Parts: sequence; C-alpha cells; structure tokens
Amino acid sequence: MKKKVILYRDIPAPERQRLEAQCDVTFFDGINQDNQQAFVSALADADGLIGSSTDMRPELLDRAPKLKAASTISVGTDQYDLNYLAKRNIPLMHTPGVLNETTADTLFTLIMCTARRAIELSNMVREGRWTSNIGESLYGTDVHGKTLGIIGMGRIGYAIAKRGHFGFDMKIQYSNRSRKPDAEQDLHATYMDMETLLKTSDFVCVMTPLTAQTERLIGAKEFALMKKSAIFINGSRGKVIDEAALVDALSNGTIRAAGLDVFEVEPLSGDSPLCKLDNAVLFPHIGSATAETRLAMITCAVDNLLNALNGDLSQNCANLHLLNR
Ligand SMILES: NC(=O)c1ccc[n+]([C@@H]2O[C@H](COP(=O)([O-])OP(=O)(O)OC[C@H]3O[C@@H](n4cnc5c(N)ncnc54)[C@H](O)[C@@H]3O)[C@@H](O)[C@H]2O)c1
Ligand SMILES: O=C(O)[C@H](O)CO
Repeated sequence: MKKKVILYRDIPAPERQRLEAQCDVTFFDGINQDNQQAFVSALADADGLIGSSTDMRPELLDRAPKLKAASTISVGTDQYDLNYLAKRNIPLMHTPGVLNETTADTLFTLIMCTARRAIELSNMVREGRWTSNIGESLYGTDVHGKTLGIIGMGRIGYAIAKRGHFGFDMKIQYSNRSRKPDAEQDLHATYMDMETLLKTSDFVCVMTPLTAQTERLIGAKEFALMKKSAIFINGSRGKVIDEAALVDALSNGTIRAAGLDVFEVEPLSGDSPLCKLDNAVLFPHIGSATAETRLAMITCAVDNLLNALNGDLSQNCANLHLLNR
C-alpha cells in the first residue's frame, strides 16, 4: 500500500507527480484558518509531511500518530522541534547546500544596498526628489577593503565571506561554535569571540540557525558594542535579534544602518517602526528566492522525503544525531 503524505504548500507539477508516483498525497495550499481543521484530520493517517512556512508545533504533530518522516523545503529547521521529533524517533529532512550561493548573493546585495544607500536614493529618483547633485549628507560608505565579521561561519556564512574576500578585498573575521580551518586557509579569516568581532567589524553579518542558544543573541548590549559606523546584516532568522533594540540602535545612531531579510514576525507589518527608517533596508525573506534555487530545494526535499520513507537517512537528515538508529 502507498504511504500517505501531506504536501502543505504548492510545488511544481513534475515534483508533485514524483511524490504521487510513490505516495498517496493530500495537498493543502498552505495552512490557514479555513483549512486548519481538514489539515488536522489528515494528520491522523499521515506517514509523511512535506512543505514549508508553517510552524509544526508538537501539539499539532501529536495529532499525527503514524508519522514516520517530515521534510522541510528549507535549510532552517526551526519550524519543527527537533527534540520532540527525536523522542518519537521521527527524522526531519532539510535542504542544506543547494541554496548557499543564492542566499550569499542576497546577503551581499543587502551589504551593498545598505552601504551605498541604494534603496533610499532610488526612491528619491522615482519620487522626483532628485533636483541637484547629491551632497555629503547622502553619501554612502565603501564596502571594498572593509572588515566583514560573520557570526555563524557555516555553509552560507562561508559563501558570503568568499564574496567579501575574493570580490571586495575585505578582511574576514568570524565567531562560531567551532573553528573553521577552510575559511582560515582559503579566505584568511580570523577566528575571535563575538564581543571582539562586534567591536572591530565594519559589517556584522549574522548567519546562525535559530536555536535555544541563538534566540536574541544580538540585543541592546551587542549593538552598543558595535562601531557607530557599523552596518548590521541579518540573514538568519528574525528571532536571533532583539528587533526593538535594533530599532533603537538605528534611530539613536548607535549603528549606521541595517540590512534585514528576516524578521521576528513574518510577513513584517507595514506599521513596523523599521519601515519608517531610511537606514534600514528590508527584504521579504528572499535569501533563496530565485527560480533555479527554489526548484533545487523542492527537488531535494521531495528526494529527501521519499528516501526517508524508504528508511534511507544517509543524506540531509537534520536530527540524525538525536535518533535511535
Ligand atoms: N534568509 C534566508 O532566506 C535564509 C536562507 C537560508 C538559510 N537561512 C538561515 O541561515 C541558517 C544557516 O544556514 P547554513 O546552511 O549556513 O547552516 P550551517 O549549519 O552550515 O551554519 C550555521 C553556523 O552557525 C554556527 N552556530 C550555531 N550556533 C551558534 C552559536 N550559538 N554561536 C555561534 N555560531 C553558531 C554553526 O556552528 C554553523 O557553523 C539557517 O539555519 C537558516 O535559519 C536563511
Ligand atoms: O531556511 C531556509 O532555507 C530559508 O530561510 C528559506 O525558507
């Protein structure tokens, strides 16, 4: 008998057909108030789950007593509780690697846009406010030759640092749970504690996962340690920073500017104080959002689920170390 799978976001037809060839698929085009009840009912029989952008809290997954594997179309795994899944011996599959370069491109776009005030000045042109050559008060700051501090030198952190080192002649420094010999060798990156990094970087870029240890890693105290001229970039998860403290730091001139792809609550409300700040560049969580990379992530996630349901966890299992296998 075919395994029962819930697909909880839309994916291209050929990928859905690959799932349907092996599984009995129930489809939800995102989970919302209207279909929540039907989703909970479908959980009762589900062997597998695949999708993204929905918090799969334990109370919800308690309703899926037969669940054997979950596959998230993301590298970040924070929408699931890894320990809860491990207690039930359920693997969580994710999509590391395929999105590194695209996400690093996005993060570098944030670096460039904040440093050169690209969005603010583009808006000035569009709104007919470009009436004479811009003066000193609207000048940007250089990126090339500056110091780039990466907090969380993993796959994506490395890809950002590579751009800084080879493309922009930047000095790379990083803090991380462990030393990264490849970054030190290839990019001449210097390992240091977070406090030293915050004090000495021109650009501070956060690329850790969201975990109990990284939640609110950067708050008022950390912004106060940064240079007044520092530019802060967050591509990890919104909850890794204290957003209210960032608004204060940007409003009071504690730091120069910020470029953000992720927010405490997404989508960010247009009423957020961040939206009123010219020195904040705000992207709608588009780190991996190119056609090529999103397709690669979906293909990877479909493969991951099919493999996991067949007992093969050899690739891309995020909680393998916690499972009883
Ligand atoms: N903005 C986006 O669209 C987007 C896209 C992809 C990934 N992400 C986020 O980026 C995260 C990182 O992705 P990755 O593939 O580079 O992961 P990764 O596991 O390769 O890298 C994360 C790094 O953070 C380090 N780290 C973890 N906890 C830390 C701590 N407390 N202090 C210092 N360092 C710590 C790890 O040691 C690791 O080197 C994802 O978990 C996801 O949340 C966002
Ligand atoms: O974690 C990820 O893969 C990105 O944030 C896309 O959701």
